[in-house]
Amino acid sequence: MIPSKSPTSVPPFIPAIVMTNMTVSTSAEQALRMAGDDFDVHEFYPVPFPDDVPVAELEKISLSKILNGVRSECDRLFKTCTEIPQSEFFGTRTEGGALPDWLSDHHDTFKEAAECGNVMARAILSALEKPLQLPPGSLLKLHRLQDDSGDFTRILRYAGDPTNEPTRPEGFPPHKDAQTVAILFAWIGGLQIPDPGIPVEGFAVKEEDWRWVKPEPGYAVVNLGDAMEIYTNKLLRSCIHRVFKSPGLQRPHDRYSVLFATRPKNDSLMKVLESPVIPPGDPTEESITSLEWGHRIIAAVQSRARARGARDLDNI
Ligand SMILES: O=C(O)CCC(=O)C(=O)O
Ligand SMILES: [Fe+2]
Repeated sequence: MIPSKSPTSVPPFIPAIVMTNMTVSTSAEQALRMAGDDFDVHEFYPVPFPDDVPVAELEKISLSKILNGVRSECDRLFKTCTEIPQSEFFGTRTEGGALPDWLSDHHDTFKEAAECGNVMARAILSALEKPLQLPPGSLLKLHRLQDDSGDFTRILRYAGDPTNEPTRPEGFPPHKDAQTVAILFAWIGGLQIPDPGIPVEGFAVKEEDWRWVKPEPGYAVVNLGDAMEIYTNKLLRSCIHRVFKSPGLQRPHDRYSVLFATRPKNDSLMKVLESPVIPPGDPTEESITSLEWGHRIIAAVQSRARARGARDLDNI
């Protein structure tokens, strides 16, 4: 949610704001470089990621190969989504939907960034249609840029901690993404996922089971969200992650991340898709629209936040 006033001085180099000229052939790496047009990319890497913390080994998938329809890469994407348990690595104007005054000069840039996010998300969804044995376009038609949906671009700033003392909260609590796909750019550490080998029940993960995700130049992290779990009746899983203060020497530095979130169009039904490889859904179960689904999730997040003692529910 965008606050109505700038909460802090906004640095001139927030990456999503300078993502111009992106084309369909753009890879995540080029996107990052483009984001660097107006500043030295190395500003994002003030201190190296420490080499003495437990990191998760993530599968690296080439977005440009997926955009070019390279079959082996699409198959690898599917394999990765299915084989790593409990982990995810991967309109119409509305009232109050406009950018706040302090950001309105950047309207076109935000719009372009949202288009880029949609191109990247659709490339991933399109690559998954075939191995899921869905009729071509099944996922794509639910995620068109022109349709009303809960898609958003989120820019997060996590304040650095110069004291090096454990603080509360340490970051963003464990959660799963209420989206179809979330594409995350970050430049210093903070994101954590449970050890891929550990079975996870609900949101309970033991402290020693969290693994860091090391940001790497040219890569975005792609999270499959809860909508994919619904569509595929859990054949593809969304998984829990959290954000902690940055590790090691990175801790004093502010951390920025940019998230492109893609959700199904508002009036589509959240139900298991029919395919020979997807376990059939329960026909007696009531399907709700994507819009209603989004509302229920926000209500649940707010009640969890209240239970944690949060009072400003616009900024959780
Ligand atoms: O900032 C990050 O690295 C992750 C943020 C996140 O998980 C989210 O916004 O859902
Ligand atoms: Fe998330």
